[in-house]
Amino acid sequence: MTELLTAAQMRAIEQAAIESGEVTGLELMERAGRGVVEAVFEEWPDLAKAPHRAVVLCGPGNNGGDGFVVARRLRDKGWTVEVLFFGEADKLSPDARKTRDVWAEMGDIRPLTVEEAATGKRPALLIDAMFGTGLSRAIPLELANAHHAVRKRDVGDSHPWLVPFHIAAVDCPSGLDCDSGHFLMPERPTETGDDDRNFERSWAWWQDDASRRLLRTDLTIVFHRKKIGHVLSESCGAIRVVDIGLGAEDLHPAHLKAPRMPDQVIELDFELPKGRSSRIWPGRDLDKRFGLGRHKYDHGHALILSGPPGQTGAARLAARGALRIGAGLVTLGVLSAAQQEVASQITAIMLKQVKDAEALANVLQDDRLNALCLGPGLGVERAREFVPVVCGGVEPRPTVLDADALTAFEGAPETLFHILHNTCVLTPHAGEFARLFPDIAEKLNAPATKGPAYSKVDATREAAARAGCVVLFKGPETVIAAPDGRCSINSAQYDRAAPWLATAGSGDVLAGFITGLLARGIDPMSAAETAAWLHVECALSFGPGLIAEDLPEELPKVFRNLGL
Ligand SMILES: NC(=O)C1=CN([C@@H]2O[C@H](COP(=O)(O)OP(=O)(O)OC[C@H]3O[C@@H](n4cnc5c(N)ncnc54)[C@H](O)[C@@H]3O)[C@@H](O)[C@H]2O)[C@@H](O)CC1
Ligand SMILES: [K+]
Repeated sequence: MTELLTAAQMRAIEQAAIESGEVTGLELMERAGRGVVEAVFEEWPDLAKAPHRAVVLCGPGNNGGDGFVVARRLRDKGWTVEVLFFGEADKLSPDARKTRDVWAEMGDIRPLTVEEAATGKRPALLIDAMFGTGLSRAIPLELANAHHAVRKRDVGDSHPWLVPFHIAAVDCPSGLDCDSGHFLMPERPTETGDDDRNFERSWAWWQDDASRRLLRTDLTIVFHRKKIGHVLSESCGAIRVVDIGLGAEDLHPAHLKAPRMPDQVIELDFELPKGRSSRIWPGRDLDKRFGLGRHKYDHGHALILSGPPGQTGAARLAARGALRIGAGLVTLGVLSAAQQEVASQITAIMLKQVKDAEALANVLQDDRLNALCLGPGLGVERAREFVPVVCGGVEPRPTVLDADALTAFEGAPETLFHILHNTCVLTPHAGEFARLFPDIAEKLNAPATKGPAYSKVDATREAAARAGCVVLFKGPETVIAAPDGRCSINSAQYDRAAPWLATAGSGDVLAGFITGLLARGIDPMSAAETAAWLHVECALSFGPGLIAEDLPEELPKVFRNLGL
């Protein structure tokens, strides 16, 4: 597990380190620049073998200051280095001014314009050191165009694809808001005073203009810790985190030891930072639970409700997931008309007829049923009828609400929030999220023009606070939040990319995984985190060709590899 930072937290940590006298800002900048060069050589060993040409684009802040260090270090290794600079030397911070001045004694500094960027042979390496964590609005179009112009430079008679060319971004691709992962967009033109045709034209211009600011990168070299935006974005290429010696973590309150502070955001990667013992990894709970209890009822009994005939597959997938992840017993609640269909396809899973709300209330008399799942293939009518039954009562059980159980409350989400209790887990994908939290989705989807922009972390936290329970907001990066502000991100991007996980029924299995862990007595936040992480692990372990049925079947292998 690693803690992700906001840009402000990163600045506070840096500031605290400098004020403690441990390190100077200039030393940090030197380490950052050196780290970039080392990371580039590790990523592309061929570049380390002989000197090549590099173009370094330096911006007006400390990100640009890092760029000057990179330029110097590459030159020291015999590289041909062109430095293009946007800004005024007199306005640089003292540290960036220093690195700029040292470079100025060994090489030229040309203005960062499209014309200059287009001039010369295409380099083997483009370093984007224009903006880092200090970006506050969309990058100037001229700079984005200059970045494109370097890529388009002449490669002589060869086909451009055959000539090595890599882009490395210093701290983040310029234009990315490190808190949200959004690329900051220019302000939209206003309609005032324009006739419709003019507006259409300026709107088209805006979109084109905005889209040109998305800068491609192959590698992003991040300092100290990933920022939330790195994980929420899909645009960093590969990510390498460089240690710049800010290891003393308790310099900042955000780094205080577990229990987690509500404002922390955790990445579920389970790589323990060097030199520290296991702090929090949700699997710890799982480990403990596997060692306990001898009777199947000690491992919990999950009830998963299914829907009409012909639509029972989703609930069966969830049931299989719940059983494989370790629930002692799993029962499917079926309509009598669907009983035959379900019975012919299951073995270890039990069946119970649940015709209507009254029948459900009767089934729930059995207090050994300790975790419930409603939604996959349930049908919205049945969901509307059942959700109040499962959520009501004196001691409502931990309950996962997914798919139809969420859609059923479109247009009246307040009704749902009113009956939810704090051991519920909602698992919406983007569409379901927008149905339950339309205003939050609108804020999230609006083009971001200023940093720090509203992020999926903000949206999920706000949703969890409003619903009063854990919300797991699905996507390539799944964000999980509790009403008290605890938050984590489970990424299926970068080195954990598993695009084949986007397959029919995969969400149903996830709902089943969470339900199974709830049945084992794991708290809702940990159950959601562990399930989400294992879900991606199963997909990675299986590989391409995966279908939803394979996910539960892959669990035993994943568990073995975890040493469980
Ligand atoms: N925080 C740390 O611990 C360290 C930070 N370092 C570097 O410093 C960077 C942060 O430096 P800064 O805070 O100076 O921020 P940046 O270098 O990201 O840029 C901020 C500057 O750009 C201007 N600016 C912001 N958005 C603009 C826009 N759209 N158009 C034109 N100008 C714009 C700001 O007014 C400010 O002058 C990090 O990303 C990293 O590269 C490293 O030197 C090492 C240590
Ligand atoms: K950058």
